[in-house]
Amino acid sequence: MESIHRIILPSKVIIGPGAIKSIGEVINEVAGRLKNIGVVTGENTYRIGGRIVEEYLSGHSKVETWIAGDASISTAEKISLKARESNIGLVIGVGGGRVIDIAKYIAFKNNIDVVSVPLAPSHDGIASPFASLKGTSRPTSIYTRTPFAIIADTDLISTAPRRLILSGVGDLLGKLVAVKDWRLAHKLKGEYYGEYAAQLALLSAKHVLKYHELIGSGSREGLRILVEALISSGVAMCIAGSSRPASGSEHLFSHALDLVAPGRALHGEQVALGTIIMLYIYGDSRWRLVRDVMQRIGLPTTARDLGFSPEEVVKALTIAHTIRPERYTILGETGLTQEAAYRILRETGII
Ligand SMILES: NC(=O)C1=CN([C@@H]2O[C@H](COP(=O)(O)OP(=O)(O)OC[C@H]3O[C@@H](n4cnc5c(N)ncnc54)[C@H](OP(=O)(O)O)[C@@H]3O)[C@@H](O)[C@H]2O)C=CC1
Ligand SMILES: O=C(CO)COP(=O)(O)O
Ligand SMILES: [Zn+2]
Repeated sequence: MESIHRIILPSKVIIGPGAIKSIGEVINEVAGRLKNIGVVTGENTYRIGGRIVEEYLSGHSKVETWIAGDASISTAEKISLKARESNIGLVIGVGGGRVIDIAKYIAFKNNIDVVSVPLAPSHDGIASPFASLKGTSRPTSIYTRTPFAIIADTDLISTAPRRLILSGVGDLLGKLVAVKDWRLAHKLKGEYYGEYAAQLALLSAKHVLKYHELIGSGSREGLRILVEALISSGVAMCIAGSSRPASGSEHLFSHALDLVAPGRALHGEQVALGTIIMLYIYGDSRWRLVRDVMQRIGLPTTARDLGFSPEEVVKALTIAHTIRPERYTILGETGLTQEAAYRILRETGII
């Protein structure tokens, strides 16, 4: 069903080597009146970028830094409360997807702006207005705040381990399935479907398929292509007003793996595995192409390579449809039987 929503896009995207130096300029634009700034970062990413941001801001405002250890709603709530107590007027997320999601949530809860400073090209939450947070039982995707600005310093991002770069490719490959699921839900359930947002998300997947060698080579040109595609996929979510163009059954499978065996593999790695599975279920022959590309660049294509047992992936596949029942996908309302899951995983070479 069509509904009214506001499309709020990032106002400014500063991308390239040394982009971090623009942080002062961006902060002034958000509001020269600002007093207190909150920086959300991670244990590793503090050393890589959080500290640099602190230094750039030190003469500017009062800065408070928080380390987000996980992507749970309770962590996000705790930091939100601290931000309120400290009268924070702007929050900056400096790190991977988890940290940026927490920053977006804090901005939403405190009705303030958020600036996204990605340090890894591992996810398409860089520009999206959503925060994927872990609840008590199931993960939720919460509409929070579109980052006012994105500062993507390719010098900093290029220091990310290769695994995080490949993970970004994996997250984008998932759009091949997400868009199919979205169309299916439109046809079968009358759900709103936006062709433009769908095409934009698809473009990011096609783009990484086309440029996988360049990205896989670890070149700066490849990195730039990947970061731009990740930002663009986030814009598709802004336009759609939901994560639909970017998240379908392949993401449900990844979320299910997070429940069955938390912390074992990266988000984009799991999504890529889910993409092979769901394309196969659709009878879409591109499952082989996706698997080949993954193998060529070094993205794991088996459960074992990602550290999962066959039982764990089977379990995840059979519960995936229960993760977000309101989001109709190829898995349907009843999901897969254990026998079907085993068969599919064997036929795709995943187990
Ligand atoms: N809201 C949205 O639209 C979207 C949200 N997501 C969410 O994003 C998360 C996945 O993001 P992802 O980045 O893969 O995972 P994380 O943010 O968990 O980062 C993974 C690890 O990489 C480390 N790291 C990040 N950057 C660097 C770097 N430059 N050098 C060294 N280490 C680094 C992190 O360190 P540290 O400990 O410092 O954090 C962390 O240990 C998931 O929670 C997923 O649900 C994904 C896609 C879209
Ligand atoms: O990871 C995402 C898009 O890549 C966001 O997805 P969810 O809405 O499933 O949390
Ligand atoms: Zn994702």
